[in-house]
Amino acid sequence: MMDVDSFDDFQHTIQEGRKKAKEFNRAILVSVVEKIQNIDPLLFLRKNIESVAKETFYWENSSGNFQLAGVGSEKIIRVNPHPNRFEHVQNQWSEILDQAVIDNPTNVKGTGPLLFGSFSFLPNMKVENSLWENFKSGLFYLPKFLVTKNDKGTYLTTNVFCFPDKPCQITRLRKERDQLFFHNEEKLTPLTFDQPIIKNENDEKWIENVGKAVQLLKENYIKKVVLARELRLTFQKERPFLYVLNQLIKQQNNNYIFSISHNGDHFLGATPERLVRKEGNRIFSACVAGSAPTGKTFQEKEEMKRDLLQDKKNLGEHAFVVEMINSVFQQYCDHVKKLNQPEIMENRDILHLYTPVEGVLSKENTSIFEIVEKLHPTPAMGGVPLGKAISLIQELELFERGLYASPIGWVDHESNGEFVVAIRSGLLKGTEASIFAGCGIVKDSDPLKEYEETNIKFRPMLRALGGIDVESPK
Ligand SMILES: C=C(O[C@H]1C=CC=C(C(=O)O)[C@@H]1O)C(=O)O
Repeated sequence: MMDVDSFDDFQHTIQEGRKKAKEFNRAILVSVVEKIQNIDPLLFLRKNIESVAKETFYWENSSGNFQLAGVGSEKIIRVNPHPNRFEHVQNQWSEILDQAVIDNPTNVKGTGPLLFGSFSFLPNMKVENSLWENFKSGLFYLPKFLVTKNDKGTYLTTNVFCFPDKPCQITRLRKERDQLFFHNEEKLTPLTFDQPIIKNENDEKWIENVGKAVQLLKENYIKKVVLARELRLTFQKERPFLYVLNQLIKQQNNNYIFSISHNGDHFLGATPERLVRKEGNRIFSACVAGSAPTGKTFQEKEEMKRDLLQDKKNLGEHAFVVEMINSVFQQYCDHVKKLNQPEIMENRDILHLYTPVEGVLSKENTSIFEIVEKLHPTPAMGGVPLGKAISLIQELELFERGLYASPIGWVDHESNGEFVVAIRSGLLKGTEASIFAGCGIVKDSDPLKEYEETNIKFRPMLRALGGIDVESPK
């Protein structure tokens, strides 16, 4: 419960917001941050998803030492379906922050006003009667309540708008805030489920289409294209999304875990691929492309790693990504640091070629959205040249990408933030789930092998949904 002193501070900050709202005759954001007892952000979501709001998000970085959990939306920014969508979100964010009253004694990144959300893969999506009718071209939340957890502690941010002509319901807000933490010691109960029915009737057509792409690659029409598949799962009983999210957290170490929920649909995943992290004037990206299965024994694994590091086809696929990300960094940074040779990134089901890139921004106030715009989609998601690759994706893929392979992430009020690429992901919609996986096609690609590679890339979501290696309830 909030003590009397901190409540007085809270009240005082909100009154300041109200005064400003009257003075400027517009809505003013008030954001209050407090350090709280350590709690599990996932339990925080679970407790409040019913009582506060179904609008939630979750984020965990790949080291597992930074989490965000948001409930409720004080503001939703809908991404517009136009090419200027990145700038549009940035402008709305700047407008929200303009004159905001921020009481943040912690100075911890990822606390205070923060926007979390996703752009769709392409701006111009078909949304009517589509899988993505709820998310449309993407959306961003300014949460009402945000829990931020790092190595040093746990923090709660409360965001509220004050209006010139309406009193702010401080007492109600206080009550809501105090109720957030009741029963937070509860554990997520393990559940038993039916095996999903998996629909994959498009597989042969997909393999045929990869063959068509290989033909075009051989004719030098294009250098690389990334083609993806959807797998549709049906359950007898709806899979609770927090259970699936918890499975991903437990099963996918070294990956970013993300989820965003809207109107009862949940988009979530465990991705190895950072698009960009911004901390002050430094930016970091990761080129992740080129894959091989992991071996079963230690020796097998070592052999697979050695082979992948020398495999010409995979090195070629990877090089396109490095070239593109490096050129964006050269454009925005004074100093760029990157390895000359890729390393191996090892995940539970798959190995990747991996080249980290970092740089110091020439202009510190560069918006993270501008960098996201320049980087998305990298040749790990689109292809080379991009225009032709996008046309081929639209022609040869058998589903609408929506938020799959799109930039998803957060930005705080000091312009720190991080976006990843939403792969190894799925959309939960009632008793159905759609999961997605793609792979880079180059002229030496074998369609059947690429098909096998997508099957491996489905495994993280499939396992979390109980489609393979179902964990016995503990
Ligand atoms: C498009 C996906 O993976 C990309 C990321 C890493 C490696 C890739 C590859 O080796 O083909 C893909 O470019 C996916 O997992 O859905």
